[in-house]
Amino acid sequence: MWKTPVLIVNFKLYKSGVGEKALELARILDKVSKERGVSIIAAVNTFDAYRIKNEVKIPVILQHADAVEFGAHTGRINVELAREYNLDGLLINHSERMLKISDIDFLIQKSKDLNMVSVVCANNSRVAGALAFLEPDFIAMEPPELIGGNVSVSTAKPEAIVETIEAVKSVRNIPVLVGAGIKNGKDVRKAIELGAEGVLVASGVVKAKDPEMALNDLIGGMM
Ligand SMILES: O=C[C@H](O)COP(=O)(O)O
Repeated sequence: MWKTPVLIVNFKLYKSGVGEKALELARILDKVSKERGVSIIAAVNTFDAYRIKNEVKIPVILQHADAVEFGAHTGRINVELAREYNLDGLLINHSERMLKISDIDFLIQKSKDLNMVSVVCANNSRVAGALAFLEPDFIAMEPPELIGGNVSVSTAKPEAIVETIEAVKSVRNIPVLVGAGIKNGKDVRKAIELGAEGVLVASGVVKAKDPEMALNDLIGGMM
């Protein structure tokens, strides 16, 4: 399991987060993680995952996997295959790739069986509390309307962070991450002060002119 606080960078399908650019970005994450002694995790697309995993030391996770076993499934990817390629874990149920509850349960349990880390996303505190019963390794709460914007969850919805932590911890002691609109160290610090054990960030790093500078700024809020 990763040392908290953690910074997960979701490369999404941004042009600056795929192919050669993804590898370049993953190397920057790796360098900054080593220099600053902070847990940084790369959440990458399936095409790039294997190559990136072989080039960096930081954990590399998939942005999504399907709740299927090996077999007659076309255009799908399962947790076992991610394990065979030495990936470290999965994002599950991101707002941009929502799943039904039985699939979320399947993916969490399969990750446990294969010693992979599960990071399950929730769009609000109630869903986060409900998902805690499924015992993922991390729960990441992100209000969908703030994703990709310039106003962070820490600024716009501090109460949602507090409510999420209360809802999750009343069920089980699972670390809570928050995300959406987080762009700088101030946003991160506020989230951590409210009780979050890390953040999930995408555009603030992946679309930044200088991702290394952006990462260092974000990390400043974790110290
Ligand atoms: O997975 C990451 C989140 O959806 C946050 O995205 P964002 O940092 O661009 O708001």
